[in-house]
Amino acid sequence: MLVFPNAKINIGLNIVEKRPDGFHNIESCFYPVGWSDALEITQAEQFSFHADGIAIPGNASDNLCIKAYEMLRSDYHLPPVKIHLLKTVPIGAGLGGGSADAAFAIKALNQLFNLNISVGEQEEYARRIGSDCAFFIRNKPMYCFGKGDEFDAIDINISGKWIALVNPGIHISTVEAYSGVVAKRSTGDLRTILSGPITGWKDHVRNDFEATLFQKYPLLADTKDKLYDLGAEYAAMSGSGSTLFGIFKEEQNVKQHFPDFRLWQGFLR
Ligand SMILES: C[C@](O)(CO)[C@H](O)COP(=O)(O)OP(=O)(O)OC[C@H]1O[C@@H](n2ccc(N)nc2=O)[C@H](O)[C@@H]1O
Ligand SMILES: Nc1ncnc2c1ncn2[C@@H]1O[C@H](COP(=O)(O)OP(=O)(O)OP(=O)(O)O)[C@@H](O)[C@H]1O
Repeated sequence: MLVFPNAKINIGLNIVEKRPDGFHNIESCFYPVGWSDALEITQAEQFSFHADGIAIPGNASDNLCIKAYEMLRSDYHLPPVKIHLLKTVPIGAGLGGGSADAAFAIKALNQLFNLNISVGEQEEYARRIGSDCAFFIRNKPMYCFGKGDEFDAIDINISGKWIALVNPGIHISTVEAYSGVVAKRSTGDLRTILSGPITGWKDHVRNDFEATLFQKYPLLADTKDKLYDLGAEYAAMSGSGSTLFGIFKEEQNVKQHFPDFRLWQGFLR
């Protein structure tokens, strides 16, 4: 079975409170975008994992796809599988790439072996892997709260817009990013703001990671400014960075300004 784990962006990210378990409660709109890895899982004589494309730091045996397989295998009789991952979504980039791979592995294994795991249960498994992971089970624009793994519907419509993603090539670990922020209660309701016109977002929809990370990596602030200069109706950093995104009314010629970018219209299911 071949699946294409896609990235997400965070449109707004309020870090509202530090939790007793060391994590943070956040409020964010998670939005799927079309930059994707490719993940193939097939039944095999013996288990194997192979990754191509962008190098993934750490041991191959710690890959989140393997974690997803082992987790399901502890509850279900799964045969050995061959897993092949083609990695193209940047790592440490605020795009949730590793989480998407794990969530899509859960969905693929469920389908491949007719495990009949409900969507809610798949989300439960995904939560055990990471805070971002559960979102990719439904993979639809959502208002996310708690650790980022609890969901509510959101009324957001940017389906006719163009989303440009710019990855400046800086690797930012999620732990590093959270360690630099001081949580604070949000002043307005993100859902209400995002349901309004995009022209009202610039001054009210913030990403709380930006202040510290923009100071540490000025290139990130410059890139965001450039997206606005190019005519973005809204621009921000996604998640814990380092990817910036701009939402444009019309397709822009961002290519000549940024060496590495992706551009989509709307979101891909
Ligand atoms: C920044 C975001 O990408 C926004 O969507 C996510 O909050 C990060 O989610 P993630 O990469 O799945 O993170 P996890 O693997 O669950 O956690 C990695 C580390 O990030 C910190 N962490 C993560 C999520 C959260 N709500 N609060 C945190 O403080 C914790 O130090 C944790 O040990
Ligand atoms: N399939 C995978 N893809 C990417 N990283 C993986 C994968 N499996 C395990 N990892 C580990 O996760 C680490 C990346 O985690 P991190 O949360 O910083 O980045 P990410 O998964 O790309 O998500 P984000 O976009 O939220 O930063 C890597 O350094 C790597 O060791």
